[in-house]
Amino acid sequence: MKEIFPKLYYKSKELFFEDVPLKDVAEREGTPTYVYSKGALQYWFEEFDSAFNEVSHTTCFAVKSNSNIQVLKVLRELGAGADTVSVGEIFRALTAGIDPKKIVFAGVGKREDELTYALERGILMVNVESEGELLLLNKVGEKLKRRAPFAIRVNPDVNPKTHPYISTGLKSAKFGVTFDRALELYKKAKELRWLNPVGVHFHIGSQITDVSAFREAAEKVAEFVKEIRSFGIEIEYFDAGGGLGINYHPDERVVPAKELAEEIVPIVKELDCHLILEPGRRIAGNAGVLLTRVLYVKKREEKTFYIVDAGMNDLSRLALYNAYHHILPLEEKKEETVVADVVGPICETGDILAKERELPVLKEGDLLAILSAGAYGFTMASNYNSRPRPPEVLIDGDKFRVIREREKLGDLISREEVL
Ligand SMILES: Cc1ncc(COP(=O)(O)O)c(C=O)c1O
Ligand SMILES: N[C@@H](CCCC[NH3+])C(=O)O
Repeated sequence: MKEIFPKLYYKSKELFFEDVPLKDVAEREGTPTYVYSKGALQYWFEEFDSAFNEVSHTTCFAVKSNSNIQVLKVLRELGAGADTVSVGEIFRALTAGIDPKKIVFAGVGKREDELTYALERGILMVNVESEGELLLLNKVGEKLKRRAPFAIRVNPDVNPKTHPYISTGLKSAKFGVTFDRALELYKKAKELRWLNPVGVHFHIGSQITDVSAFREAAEKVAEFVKEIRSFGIEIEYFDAGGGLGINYHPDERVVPAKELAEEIVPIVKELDCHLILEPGRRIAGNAGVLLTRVLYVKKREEKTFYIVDAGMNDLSRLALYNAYHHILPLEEKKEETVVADVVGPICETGDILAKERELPVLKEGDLLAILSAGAYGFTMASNYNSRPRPPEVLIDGDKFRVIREREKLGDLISREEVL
């Protein structure tokens, strides 16, 4: 047995997720298909959550990374809450049975109807990102005759050293407000009857593998909490956001969640706050793969193209961030390799799943797994080129089931005026 990631391994030359050969899934459900492993979700959730056991905390899974209801249910059963950024995500989290008191709601552009929905459902807190939003939240509270629990999202201005498109905690980013502004907002909120300050929030970015940035941010925010407490503003929840990175290559080091905990836990202990964490990618990323089939092998002079049936509409991270996703054949191949581009069927030159990658020699019909696709995979899939989105499958031990059906052609036009 050759382990690639927890629960993902080769046995007798076949790639397994838990006890299921992935070939069986591809043959029964077709390709492209997203496949998640319950065991891997549990593994990653527990690795993360248990690292913070020293303090009272809630791990609010970032629904944007994987919003499938059955995935959310698996995590709920382990005690997860939800970090949400839209009414749609709150709806999904509630549908999965997640306790509203474990739901936080972030986002720079919340509409009034979204704040109303959140407040009516009794979520834990709204993570407010601007003065305008704070005033609107007060208005919504007044309408509903409910004090709105909120945190201000502060922007601690630290560099998480990740991809610029997913750095959120720098002053230049649209997210949150500066400490000075946040102080003014908490003071202002004291005068507004329908607001209830319960927490402080920050989130510095995603796919972070240098945990020192978390400490830098947490220390700054802790100082800020002390400052606002001196004005009589009581803060119970210290929401440190998500962002812990994963290894996209099997040989890359996995940063243990414990290392993150070592940076944050002492700070939270001193403040005597309840810690909220919002990991997404860390829990779902390596708990999912995207299965695809080689449609054609095209050779042009020196270049080999493997044309597969998954494209940038199914997995957009590669085109968006030039991201690396490891690709493995479902049936282990001989040693012989070739340098090839793996490309999808979309009419865009950027529809590349792997660029100049050393891969085994493949033939038409071969099945592949694109790894680390459990987070920001299906949730960012689209119908571009009028392609129905792939199904989602959940493996549990030696069984698997479809937890979201493959879209049908009719789904593509079901909301349009036809004829
Ligand atoms: C506010 C907030 N919380 C949590 C997350 C989850 O991030 P990640 O999947 O990197 O843990 C994000 C996305 O970056 C976010 O914007
Ligand atoms: N979608 C991004 C992460 C964005 C994080 C959301 N705040 C990715 O795939 O890496």
